[in-house]
Amino acid sequence: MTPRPLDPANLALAPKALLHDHLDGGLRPATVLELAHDCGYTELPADDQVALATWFRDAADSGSLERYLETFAHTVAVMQTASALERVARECVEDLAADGVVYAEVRFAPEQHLENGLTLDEVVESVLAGFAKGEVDAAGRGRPIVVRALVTAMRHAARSREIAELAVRFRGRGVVGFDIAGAEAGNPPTRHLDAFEYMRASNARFTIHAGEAFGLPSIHEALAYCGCDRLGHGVRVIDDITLPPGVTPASHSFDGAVLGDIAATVRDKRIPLELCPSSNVQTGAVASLADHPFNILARLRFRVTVNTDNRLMSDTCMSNEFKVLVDHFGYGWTDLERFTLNAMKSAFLHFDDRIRIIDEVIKPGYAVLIG
Ligand SMILES: O=c1[nH]cnc2c1ncn2[C@H]1C[C@H](O)[C@@H](CO)O1
Ligand SMILES: [Zn+2]
Repeated sequence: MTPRPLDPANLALAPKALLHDHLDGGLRPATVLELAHDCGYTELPADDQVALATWFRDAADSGSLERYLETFAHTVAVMQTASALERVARECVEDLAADGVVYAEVRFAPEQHLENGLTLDEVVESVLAGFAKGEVDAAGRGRPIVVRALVTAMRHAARSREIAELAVRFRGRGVVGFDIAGAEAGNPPTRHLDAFEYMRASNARFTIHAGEAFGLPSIHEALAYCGCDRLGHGVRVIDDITLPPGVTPASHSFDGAVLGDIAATVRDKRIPLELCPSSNVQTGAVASLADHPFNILARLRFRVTVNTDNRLMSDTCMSNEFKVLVDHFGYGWTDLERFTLNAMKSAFLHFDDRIRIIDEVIKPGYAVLIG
């Protein structure tokens, strides 16, 4: 048997698990335009789909997380009603399923969707209703997918404890965890310690955006003080690794690399890294895709996962993130399967549900591709 070619059609067929995707960063350009029209939002920077898609990608391609985040003003503005939220959530599931994603955790910040009078609970209910419809539609199209929500608090704001309580209130109804996002510099994870303590005391799971726009101190706080289950990005953990002489980011071996205490803890505890290659370049977390430490971390056996972050802003999808990694680092199907298993093992879904997807969907799917 020979392996199937690693071409776009087969990459789209490969079962994929996605842990880090923002609902307000994944709208279809056409939907942004229609929702803006419906709600009378007149600030969009372009008025046709192609120009709008280009604007988002170019504006996000800023080299700065703060400027990258400014682009969300336009998507959040058109996501202020129950019907808009439900539609965006449903389309998100459809788009992920069409791309071969079989499990996804999609995050959003309910506190950003209250401008027209929705309550926090109504925001979550609307999104969950959209996810449920999307799952039914996708199954009907022969692309079954399981989608769960992560509820995010904005790290510059002061509602994280309330949002953590919201996440726990909706546990078992489609929300599987909690996160903080937004500008990292100046807003360290320990500002939100009470929220994380509440999550831990509730036996609930959380990830923290850390080590993206700020380095090791942020990762250290997220792990040592907050006790996060996963790291959102965590890409700057590379700053705590001394590489042997003569290697490049695309080398096949990093034997002799020396890990500092933070990097060693991340690896020893199997803390999943939610790496988002394209987004990391846009925000300036890494200089270029060729310089991305994904391959170093993968070959040093960190628990790396592949993610989209914001499909609209990065003009990407899971298949494309896989392709980028294949092109730069020469991965084959068994590598892509390993990254997918890493993600599925790290999901906030219950253990038996994770095992079912691994055994019934992911392993058989890659067996066909590996040949
Ligand atoms: O990569 C990111 N880092 C920090 N914050 C982010 C990133 N991508 C999106 N966000 C913010 C902007 C969104 O409005 C918010 C909730 O999804 O999360
Ligand atoms: Zn993110």
